[in-house]
Amino acid sequence: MATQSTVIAPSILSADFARLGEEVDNVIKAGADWVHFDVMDNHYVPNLTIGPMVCEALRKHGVSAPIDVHLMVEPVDRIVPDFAKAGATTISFHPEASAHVHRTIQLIKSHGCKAGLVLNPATPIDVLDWVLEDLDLVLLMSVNPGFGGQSFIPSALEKLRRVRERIDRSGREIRLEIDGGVKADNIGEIAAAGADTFVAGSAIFNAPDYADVIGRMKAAVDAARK
Ligand SMILES: O=C(CO)[C@@H](O)[C@H](O)COP(=O)(O)O
Repeated sequence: MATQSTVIAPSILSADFARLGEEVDNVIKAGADWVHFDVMDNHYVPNLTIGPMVCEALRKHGVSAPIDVHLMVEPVDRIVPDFAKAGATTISFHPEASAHVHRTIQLIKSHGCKAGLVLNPATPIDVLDWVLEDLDLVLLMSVNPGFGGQSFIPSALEKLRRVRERIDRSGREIRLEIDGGVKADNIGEIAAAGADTFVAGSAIFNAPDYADVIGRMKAAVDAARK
């Protein structure tokens, strides 16, 4: 089972973009560990969001928490240096969007960032063959990428168990992140299936009290990981 610390990473896709700096300050103050930064290009996914300039603006605003960039863009490589320069901590990408997955992982690391690979709900886990040990993070999507507020796809639990087993077998410190439909009332079973890093957008930003919902999420994860 995971030995990595628990990370709650609010997805700013569900934040009020007109007050983004303040929203990020508020979730960090409320106990969030990372900022999850969803980048969509209206090509790889049918939505359009934010780019490196916004990441840089958050750093200039004073955000010092790790920024977890999830690239839903194709192609991947040409935007990697811009995000590294803008202050990204981790950069994750989809294997379907890169012609050379191993090369993209090395590119991310050569720019001083941690590298993650993202698996869509229908992407088989054997895409991790030959690259798992190069990764800092595996992100399993529990919704199809593109939008916040969707329901958790239950088959992600079995996928988490299988990837957890592979990570544990590798003996490496690789984070196992889950993204999509994560709520205070299902995060316990998601943690029990092996996730240590939890992205939640609507469950946090639509709640009236960020500290309350993040606190309940952490308590449920702690109970499940005991
Ligand atoms: O990457 C994505 C969607 O593509 C996610 O990060 C969502 O933004 C998560 O939102 P919720 O399902 O938690 O509302």
